[in-house]
Amino acid sequence: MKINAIELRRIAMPLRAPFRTSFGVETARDIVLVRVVTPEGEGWGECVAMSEPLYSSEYVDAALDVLKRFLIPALPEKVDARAAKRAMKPFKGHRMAKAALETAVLDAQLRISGESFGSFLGASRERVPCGVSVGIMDSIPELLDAVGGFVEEGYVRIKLKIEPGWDLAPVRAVRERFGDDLLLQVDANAAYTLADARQLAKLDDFDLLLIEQPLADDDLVQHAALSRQLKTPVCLDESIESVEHAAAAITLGAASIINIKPGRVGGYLEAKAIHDLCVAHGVPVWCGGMLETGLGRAANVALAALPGFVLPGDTSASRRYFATDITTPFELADGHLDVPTGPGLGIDPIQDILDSVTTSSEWIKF
Ligand SMILES: O=C(O)CCC(=O)N[C@@H](C(=O)O)c1ccccc1
Repeated sequence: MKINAIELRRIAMPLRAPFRTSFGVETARDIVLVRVVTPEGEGWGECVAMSEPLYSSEYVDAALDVLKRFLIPALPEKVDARAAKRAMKPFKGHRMAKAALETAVLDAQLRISGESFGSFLGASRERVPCGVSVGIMDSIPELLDAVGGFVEEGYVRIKLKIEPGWDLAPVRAVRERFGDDLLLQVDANAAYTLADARQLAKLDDFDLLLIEQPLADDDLVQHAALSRQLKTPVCLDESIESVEHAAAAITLGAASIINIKPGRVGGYLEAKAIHDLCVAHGVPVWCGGMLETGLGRAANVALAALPGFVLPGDTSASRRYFATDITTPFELADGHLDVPTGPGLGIDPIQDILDSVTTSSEWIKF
């Protein structure tokens, strides 16, 4: 496939409500979209980096810079997703930027060949069960209202963000209000240390599906030590940036479940490789989220339909975060989202909505 031009479009998407995690509060998403234009069609990729390097070392301005100066110029004349991944490999890090470019190339090539993302990746289901991520709140009553609303909407799993001082009480309150059958897990975003092991072990009383990334974002060894002190399965997110990291985590016993986020690991090809490794080792995986628009959401829902994704992911409906999505909104039906079946992502940005949220656009001609 030959590329004619690439657009780097930056958009500002206000969130319906502030989203608080252990590392900060999001009120809007500042997103870079990559559009690859070829003679036979075009493709889209969404960069999941945040405005500031708080979730990981990546951030939007750096993603734009590395795409313009290094990643896009490295693409070969004739390109497909695998060739793009190979061409970007010499550059260290910047996995979210790489993922956005690789995905835009993949989307273009699949729209041209007529194959859906799900089919290309090996999806085995037509719809996926959806979990929802609930931020840290100012009070327990406010949390219970929010969880009640999501249970009402039909979400099949609740994930609570936790941090020191907001962990046992919110989990206990949700269990007491919604019972033991509710699928419930927690996400610490690296807010604890091994010294907190006894406090974290108190969560074992609440029959949680998992505790996600309790310790440092680049750690495997301490998570292995912590895993031996908890009954609740440890799941890793930030620590897993590649299939090699996933293999090391499994070997060390650092995680018994892995959250796969295509942006965090450099794209959907790497995400599929991690899925295949985990299936081979009997390690359950689920699809994480980064508050994506319908474009990134479409790709995530397709990924979440692969056989090894046996736990509900953070693949919520568009309305979880956005009053107006830049695509036809993903809407929950009986706690599930349908996997798009059209070529490529199977969904397109709605041009006037996209234009209304665009804060900058830059074209690179080939
Ligand atoms: O539903 C979603 O897309 C968000 C899921 C979620 O909680 N994402 C978390 C995370 O740490 O996994 C996050 C939030 C904000 C920024 C980065 C990551």
